[in-house]
Formats: sequence, C-alpha cells, structure tokens
Amino acid sequence: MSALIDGKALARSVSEQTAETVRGLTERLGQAPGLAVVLVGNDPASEVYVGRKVRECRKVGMRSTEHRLPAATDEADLLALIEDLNSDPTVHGILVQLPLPDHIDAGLVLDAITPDKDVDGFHPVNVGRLSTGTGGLVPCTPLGVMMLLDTVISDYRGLDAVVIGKSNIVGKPVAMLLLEREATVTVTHIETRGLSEIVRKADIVVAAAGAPGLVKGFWVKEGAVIIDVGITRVALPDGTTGLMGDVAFDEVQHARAVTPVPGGVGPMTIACLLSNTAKAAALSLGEARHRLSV
Ligand SMILES: Nc1nc(=O)c2c([nH]1)NC[C@@H]1CN(c3ccc(C(=O)N[C@@H](CCC(=O)O)C(=O)O)cc3)C=[N+]21
Repeated sequence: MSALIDGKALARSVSEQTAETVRGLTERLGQAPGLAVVLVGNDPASEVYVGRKVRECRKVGMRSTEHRLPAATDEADLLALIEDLNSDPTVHGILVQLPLPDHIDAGLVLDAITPDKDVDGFHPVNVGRLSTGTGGLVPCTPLGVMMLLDTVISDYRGLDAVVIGKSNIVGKPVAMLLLEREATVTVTHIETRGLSEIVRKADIVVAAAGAPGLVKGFWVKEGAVIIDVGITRVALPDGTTGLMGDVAFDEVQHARAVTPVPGGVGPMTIACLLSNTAKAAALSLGEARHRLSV
C-alpha cells in the first residue's frame, strides 16, 4: 500500500510556523503583515478560493483586504489599483486572482506588481530569480509541492523526476525547484509523445496537466512518489459532483507515496501563500532578500 501524504496536516503545521513568524514581524513592523487580494468578476470558484485565502490570513494574525471589481473593469483601472497597493506601506503582499477576464492583459497586470510584494511569484523578476537560484518569492503551489515531497524524500540528487504540465504557475517553476535539488528533470505536456513510457521511468511524478485521471496505474513505477496537482470538478455516477485529480488514485497502490485530491496540494497552496506574505513583509524590512525559502 502506498502511503498517503497528508497535505491538510502539513498545511496546518506550516501555518503554525507562519503564525510564529508573524508575531515577530508584527513587532518589528509596528503593524501586522498585510495581504491585498484582488478579484475581478464573479467566477464562483475564484470567490471560494479568495474567501478561503482571506480567512486563513486572519487565522495566522495577518491583515487582509479584499478588492472586488466588476467583470467589466478597465485594464487601466486595475493597473491604477495595483499602483496604489504598490505604494501602500500597510500592504506587504498583493495577489491578483487568476484567471482575469479576456479583455485584460494578465501579463501586463502581473508585470505591474512590485516584485517584493508579488506573493504569487509570477512577476518576471521573480521568475528570473527562481531560474537562477537567487532567491525571490517562489510561486505558492510549486513551493507546496516541494514541501510535500520533502516529507518523503531527503536527497533528490540524481533522481528521475517527471513533471506533466508546462504552465508558468506550476509546471515550469516546479521543474526549476527540482533542478535546484539536482534531480534529473523531464518536463512533459499534453503533446508529449510516449508520455506513459516517460512517466514509467520516474522516481518522482508531479502531475499538473488538469486532465482528470490521466496518469494510470501502469504508468507508475513501483515505489515512485506522486504529487497530484490536478483538481477538476467532475460529475459523479450518483448525479453529484466531486473533485478529481490527474492521477487514477485507486490504481497507484504500488507507489511509495501519493497525495490525495482534495487534501493534498490545495491546502499547501494556501499555507504557502501565507508564508510568502510573511516573507514579503520581511523583505519590506530589508530581511531575507537573497534566501530561497525552500
Ligand atoms: N493569483 C492566483 N494565485 C493562485 O494561487 C490561484 C489563482 N490565482 N487562481 C486559481 C488557483 C487555484 N488555487 C487553489 C487554491 C487552493 C485550493 C484548495 O484549497 N483546495 C482544497 C479544497 C478544494 C475544494 O473543496 O474546492 C483541496 O484540494 O483540498 C485549490 C486551488 C489557487 N490558485
């Protein structure tokens, strides 16, 4: 039987550490670290996530402000809000919930966030810092993936890691973090030929394709460690809906360890957002600049 990697429990312990860090920061800052969350439009899934982020922030003693803008908001108005948040000394972290409506250029918006307040780690400066291993803010989901892997792997050197998915949010940054640990990294995606054979060689599989049930049991090597980043709402036979990962969970008992969906990567994404916000607050004090947090 494969071991279950409990993302909920790990997220709790990461958040407890963050709460401790926040106590010290609050003293040095003279105020609690603050996160600004920007939501454009009213996508129901985004509303749930944003609500959860704001609630979790408060639990660890940070302030958070929500900026809800109508779906028809002009790009220029959104950019003006970002400018205000950039120059607001009570705001240490800025998160613009994705996806943005089609008429807004997401790249332009992400470029406008001050890199040291970019708690998502999506700004090109942070992407560059990650790819050169020179610190900066690291995207939350990839950070969570590494912490989950760290519960079962201590030495990554020479291990074969396969990442499925090449997004800027998960696939590419996860690949960078695994390379930093000296794993041999193969990045694959939906156009990759012979994907099952490539995955079968892997000691570590990070599935982030957003394709429910893509990774079958026979794709997975005995003893591999699997992190399932996929989270898709699917219709169930009983007429209700449920969340499904990218991995055929019931077929991978021969793996060494696997994360569940839900209860795996999702809670870690939020815990890492909180720790990134604490890190951004430390950056505002001139602390922690060149340290990679993983
Ligand atoms: N700027 C930006 N940053 C993000 O980090 C970001 C974003 N935009 N847009 C959407 C995605 C998605 N995302 C999730 C966060 C938590 C769970 C999560 O907590 N999931 C739980 C429960 C899920 C449920 O019950 O609906 C779980 O997997 O156990 C999932 C997904 C952050 N995202």
